[in-house]
Amino acid sequence: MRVVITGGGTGGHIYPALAVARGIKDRHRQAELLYIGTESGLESDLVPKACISFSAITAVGLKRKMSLHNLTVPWKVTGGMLRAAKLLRDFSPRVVVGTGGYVCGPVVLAAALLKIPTLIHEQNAFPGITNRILSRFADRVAVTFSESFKYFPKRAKLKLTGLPVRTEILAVDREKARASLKLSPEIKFLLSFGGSQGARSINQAVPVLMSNFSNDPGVHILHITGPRGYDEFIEANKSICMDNHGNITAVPYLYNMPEALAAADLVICRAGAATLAELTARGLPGILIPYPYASENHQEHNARALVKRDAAEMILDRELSGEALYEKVKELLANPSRLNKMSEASKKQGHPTALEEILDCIEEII
Ligand SMILES: CC(=O)N[C@H]1[C@@H](OP(=O)(O)OP(=O)(O)OC[C@H]2O[C@@H](n3ccc(=O)[nH]c3=O)[C@H](O)[C@@H]2O)O[C@H](CO)[C@@H](O)[C@@H]1O
Repeated sequence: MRVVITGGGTGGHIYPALAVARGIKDRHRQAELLYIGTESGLESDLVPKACISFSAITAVGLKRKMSLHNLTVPWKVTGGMLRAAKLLRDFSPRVVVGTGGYVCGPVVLAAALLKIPTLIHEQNAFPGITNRILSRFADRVAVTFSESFKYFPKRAKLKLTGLPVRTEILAVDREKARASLKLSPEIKFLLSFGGSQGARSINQAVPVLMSNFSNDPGVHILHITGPRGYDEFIEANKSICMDNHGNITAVPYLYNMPEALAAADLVICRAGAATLAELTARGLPGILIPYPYASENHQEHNARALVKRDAAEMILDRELSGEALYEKVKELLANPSRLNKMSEASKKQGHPTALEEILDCIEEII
């Protein structure tokens, strides 16, 4: 079986595509995969590293403001489609899977014209422009949040599958994780981070939390600053003891996120789709601070989808302050039954079988 996968620009589109690619290979050992992306997107680096064949086309998107660039878009999209059509004819896949980002446009459109079955996956509660357009042509649209249904045309064949999370996220045992992090059972473990890059506004709010809990033996805080914010964070908060022996720790980046999530009692974070899929897969309550500049404010839509179901609380970035965050955390820690309810609601939103369901959809359309 030959499969073309496409999607790119940022990690948010590429990681689900790689998860699907790995899933296809696990199910069908003989499957041959071709990933179509752009040279300038992160996929040109990540895909060859995952040992998947990679071909590039040109793909561009419209700029939101009027610009000369927009006049060249139809020309470039047509060029991209012709190149995509040639790649598809040469490789002759049984199915094309797209996970969003500009590059998906020409590839999925060319596949639809060539009558090759297509599935697209949408990660956010407010779908990206490319997927909204492609949903008119795709044979199946797999979505992460039921909230996104209303943005797709009535005739789109929608299926709520969730977003595949790394297998390690579910595999780590909570007791083992807590033992490895030296957390006794009665300690409340707070994990805070701002997506893979970190978040300045969260870095500015968290120190108030740290100061207030610094001598509290019942609370442990692990804060991830993001690689670029670490030095500034440490410099600005010299007065807070953050050595490895105390209950407050800050690190630039956490490679073992699955262990930290397995051990956590409450998570403070942005509302990127992968982060929320990981939180809900583990049934973790969260205080969500959506990144306000994400395209079309999609992180706030993601956060609201969980808040609506009582699985999380939200503080808007513009309303975030150290005191507001501290008050929210204090209130939740003082109310274990509320935390338990949030945890149960979060678990209900999790899709531990997302990958299997997407693979089933792919087989159906073939
Ligand atoms: C800023 C932005 O526009 N982000 C978008 C991007 O998310 P992007 O993929 O950048 O961010 P997400 O929040 O979705 O994921 C962050 C990932 O990094 C991991 N992590 C983070 C910190 C750390 O120290 N270690 C670590 O492993 C998290 O566990 C998670 O798996 O694409 C997603 C899917 O379209 C969108 O929902 C996000 O809004």
